[in-house]
Amino acid sequence: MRIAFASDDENETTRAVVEALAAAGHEIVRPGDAGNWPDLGRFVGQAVVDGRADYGVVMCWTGTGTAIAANKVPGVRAALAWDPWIAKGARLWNDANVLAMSLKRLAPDVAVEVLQAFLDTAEPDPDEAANIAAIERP
Ligand SMILES: O=C(CO)[C@H](O)[C@H](O)COP(=O)(O)O
Repeated sequence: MRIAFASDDENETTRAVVEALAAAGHEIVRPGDAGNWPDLGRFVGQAVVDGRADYGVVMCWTGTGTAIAANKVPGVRAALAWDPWIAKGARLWNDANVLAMSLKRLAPDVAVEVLQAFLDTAEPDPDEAANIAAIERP
């Protein structure tokens, strides 16, 4: 798959996520220039909505700022996740199309497990279709 990825800082955790994406054979879509977390979140959200990426992954110290910025792009459903169950639920019950993670609070192996749970959950629960559609209402 094509995965848009941006992080406003780099450490062992962000490197582990990028390495896991590459090792799984995903094409990684990255912003050309480094930017602040609002621009990076927006970049990833826009890449998903434009169809340049199938899913997005955003990281910042908390994960919250890039998630909020990505969610400002109409059509983005960015979810902050800190364990695999939350990430799987975000796909199943929210049809999240952007995963947000804290680069400060997740150990590298945990971040990779969260990423894999997110990407391995292909289809949302059909029972949630009405709720997911309702998110788009202004
Ligand atoms: O977690 C974040 C936003 O939610 C940022 O990573 C954190 O605030 C640091 O940003 P900056 O370097 O621009 O001060």
